[in-house]
Amino acid sequence: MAQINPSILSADFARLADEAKAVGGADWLHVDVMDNHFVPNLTLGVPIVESLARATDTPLDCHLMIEDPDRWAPQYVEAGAGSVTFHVEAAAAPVRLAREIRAKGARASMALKPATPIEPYEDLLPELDMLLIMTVEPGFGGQAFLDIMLPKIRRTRELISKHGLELWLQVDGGVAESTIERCAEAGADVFVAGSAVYGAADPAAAVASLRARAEAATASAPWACGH
Ligand SMILES: O=C(CO)[C@@H](O)[C@H](O)COP(=O)(O)O
Ligand SMILES: [Fe+2]
Repeated sequence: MAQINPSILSADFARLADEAKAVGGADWLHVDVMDNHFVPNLTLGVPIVESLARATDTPLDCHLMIEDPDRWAPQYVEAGAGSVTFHVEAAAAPVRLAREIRAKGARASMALKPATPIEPYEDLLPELDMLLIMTVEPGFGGQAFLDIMLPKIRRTRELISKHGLELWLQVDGGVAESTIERCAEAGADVFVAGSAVYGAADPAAAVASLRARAEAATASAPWACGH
């Protein structure tokens, strides 16, 4: 089953509760936390996540683009996030951090920037509930999808199959009607979309349409046989 996670980075920050309701059919709401250090942009932090978690029934998928996630990620679980993603490039102790996120009751997820390979982290995969492959440089919404990430998505899907893991594979950045099928064919099953959802006249219809495209592409993908 393809999951569609609208990114509220492209929503109206003054109306976050309403913007969450506008995508009621979404699987998760993707919340981009940026600290102006790990990435050159600043968004929101723990208090807003806490308020948003109270304001919506849709679970929150927090993508932490911050330094020192070892210190901060557990606080996002306590704030009500159902899934917390840290960047491996920023984490001091990724295994310990993933275990702490899980122990606190959320799904643990690790993200790779475009230039970070998956291979060195093969042995970490069983510690995770989701792996996020960035398909743009993190920091901003509305960027063009990086096609050169498709082989990394394919290789990661092969590793997940090889180890028989129930790991979700998320893609984030430039995911839209024109790119989602290629991501699904390559092996992604969780799709973050910011501008393609909140830039649409009808965000809920955009979620449904992206889901239909992803599911059709997955159905004919070799990796998904018997999935
Ligand atoms: O993490 C990020 C950007 O760093 C994303 O979650 C963006 O918010 C995706 O926006 P679009 O590329 O879909 O417009
Ligand atoms: Fe994101």
